[in-house]
Amino acid sequence: MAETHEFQSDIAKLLRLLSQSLYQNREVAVRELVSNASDALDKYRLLSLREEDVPTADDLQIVVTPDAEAKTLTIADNGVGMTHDDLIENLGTIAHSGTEGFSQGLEGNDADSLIGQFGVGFYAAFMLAESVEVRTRSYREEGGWKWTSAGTGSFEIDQIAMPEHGTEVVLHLRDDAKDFADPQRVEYVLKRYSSFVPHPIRLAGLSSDGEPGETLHVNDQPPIWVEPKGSVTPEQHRQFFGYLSGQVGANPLWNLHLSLDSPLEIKSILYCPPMNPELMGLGRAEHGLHLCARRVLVQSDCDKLLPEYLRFLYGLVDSSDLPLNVSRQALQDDTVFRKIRQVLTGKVLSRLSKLAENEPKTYQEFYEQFGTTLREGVATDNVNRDKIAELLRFRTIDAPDEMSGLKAYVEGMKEGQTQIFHVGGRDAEAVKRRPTLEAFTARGLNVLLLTDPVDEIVLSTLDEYDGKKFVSVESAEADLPPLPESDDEKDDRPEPAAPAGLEAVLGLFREALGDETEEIRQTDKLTGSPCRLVTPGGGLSPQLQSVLGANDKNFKPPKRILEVNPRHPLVRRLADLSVNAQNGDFIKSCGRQLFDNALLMSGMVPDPTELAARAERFMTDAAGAKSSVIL
Ligand SMILES: Nc1ncnc2c1ncn2[C@@H]1O[C@H](COP(=O)(O)OP(=O)(O)OP(=O)(O)O)[C@@H](O)[C@H]1O
Repeated sequence: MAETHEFQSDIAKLLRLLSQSLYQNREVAVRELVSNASDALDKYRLLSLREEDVPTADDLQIVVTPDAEAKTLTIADNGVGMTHDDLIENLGTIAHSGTEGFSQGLEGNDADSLIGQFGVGFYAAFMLAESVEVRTRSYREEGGWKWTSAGTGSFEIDQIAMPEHGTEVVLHLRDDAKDFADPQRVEYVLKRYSSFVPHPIRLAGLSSDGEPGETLHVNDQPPIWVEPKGSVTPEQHRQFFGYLSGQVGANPLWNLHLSLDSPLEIKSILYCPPMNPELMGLGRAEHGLHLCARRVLVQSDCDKLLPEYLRFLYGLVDSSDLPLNVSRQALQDDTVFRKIRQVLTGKVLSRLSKLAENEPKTYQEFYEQFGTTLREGVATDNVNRDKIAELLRFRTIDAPDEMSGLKAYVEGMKEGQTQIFHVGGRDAEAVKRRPTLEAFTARGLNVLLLTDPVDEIVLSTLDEYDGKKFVSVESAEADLPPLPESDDEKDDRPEPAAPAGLEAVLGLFREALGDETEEIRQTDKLTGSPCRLVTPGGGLSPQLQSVLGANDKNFKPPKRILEVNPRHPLVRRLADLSVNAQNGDFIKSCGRQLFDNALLMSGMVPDPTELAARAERFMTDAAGAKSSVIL
């Protein structure tokens, strides 16, 4: 005789809401039922291991049977099953019931947010079914039970014969959910949500070549992330990487296989692909990680599990601490989720630092591909900024073909050097010829060669490393140690120009250049060049200025300081000539030309018409001063 039971009042409300859920949410019903079946198998496996009188079962599996004729979808397992009382307890009440949020969700009459916020579990079946039949036999009993409900206020329980322990959930599909009786549709849903379920899922009704009528093993991907690290072969990694990334056959550059028990239980494998599609102009990497809770996929392409600057990684994260069925938004707000993200980020950065230390060649390869993405983290991740700084790599003017880290730079710093110097440019040889570099090369100081203007922004965000400030060689703030004493060249250096003459020259330069410079002054930092341009403290370097200028037509480069070398033969000669007022215009022209030369050498473009006309005048004068007489 069938017994009738009333649902707890909240469940009746919940069922009404679920039946109104949006079409695209319905797939989660299959996921929930498969996940319950998988849990029941897990429980059985554990019991058979622990209790002598529970026979071992080596054929634990989930069988999903869509039946278009009968308009049903059945999810069956040979797990623990349920007794009569289990049925009343488990499928008649609800764990969240009575909690404030749950009641509010029910009152709000919004099925989607409810599905999002709470694990709707078994009751999700009513998103697809007009009535549900659960046939079950507990591993502890001989007979079985049938639970049926049309999703209204009550359910019925009746005794039945079941040959084996386990549960079959039969969904009598609603008219608008008939597609769930189509094996192809169900296969898609199972592959999408349940490929990582740790028990075999067989789909009755489709063969491996898509022919109807046979049984297909749907989740053929072994859960290698739960295996001990050492037992996963490179080939398995390759396959798993191919599965996750779609880059079938490619080898990941490196992987990170994690198994943590604290502060959270996390099992994870992450892969770095061999190439960065963003460098090939293929747009931003939009994929994310697969997130599983107890091997059940909670969310694929979860792009919030790692910070943006690690967006290139593929992988899967499995944690038993996560709530299984919550919406994207609710999940991301979950404290466990945030903790996972934090732990994962830290582990990835440590993995990279080990890679840099132990496999420098692979690290270099990695950095060439993903360095540009990684360095975004300096600006966006305050917490890990110092760790990311350690991972940055730069070319230097001493070793332009190698990439070295800031640590190595600091270790190679000269005595008395207090700052880390950098210069923008691609070609180390051309950069070294710039007048601004003279003072640095004369002192044997190494300089970071920033090949990309963004690097300068990265360094200015960091501001300092190991207590040493980053300073552009073009900056007036550059603090240079004294020239090496033993340098013979010091004694050979020519005398500076007479102070009075030099002042006159600087005065004429100031007149000529008007307000185009911030200041014009002498310097003793130059050796071979007559002058150089430096940026006042904290100013933008010329490289960065040209980038900004290219992007913004209204950008006005800030004024710079023209520093003049009083020992240079030209400057000394001009100082001598300055006593005669008639030479004033010539000296001013020289000032303009020197300024334009300095601009050119620092990558800026002065007015070409004026520059060419002036150079022609100089040549005409110089040619006029020459004699055609052959002596
Ligand atoms: N296939 C099954 N075999 C055995 N027991 C089951 C099965 N499906 C459901 N149950 C029992 O019913 C209970 C309620 O299931 P339901 O899916 O509503 O919630 P849950 O699985 O406990 O939570 P959640 O789905 O949020 O993780 C389960 O805890 C389990 O005891």
